[in-house]
Amino acid sequence: MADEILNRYRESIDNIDAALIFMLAERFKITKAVGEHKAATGLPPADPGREQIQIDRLRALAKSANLDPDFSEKFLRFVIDEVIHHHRRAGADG
Ligand SMILES: O=C(O)C(=O)C[C@]1(C(=O)O)C=C[C@@H](O)C=C1
Repeated sequence: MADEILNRYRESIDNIDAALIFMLAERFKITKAVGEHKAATGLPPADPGREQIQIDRLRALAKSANLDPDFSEKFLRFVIDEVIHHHRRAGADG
């Protein structure tokens, strides 16, 4: 038997997952431009000082949103590490 309640929840989950994908795509679009700029101007791929500011900010936002700050930090770390990997490739290619 179809579980209408579960189906409704899953519709919302699917919408949220789609929004996350679109937002990540926009983020990677802009970080691609950042990587090209860094490669062109000789800036290093990673900026640990900037990362710390981002982590502190997202941890505070996560707390106020009732989201686990450790999870938010792990998520940001995962995304930033991928960006740095792209930056390194852009530098090596350029
Ligand atoms: O702001 C930068 O300098 C970036 O390259 C972007 C970004 C990020 O994805 O937010 C990635 C790498 C840096 O270490 C810091 C931040």
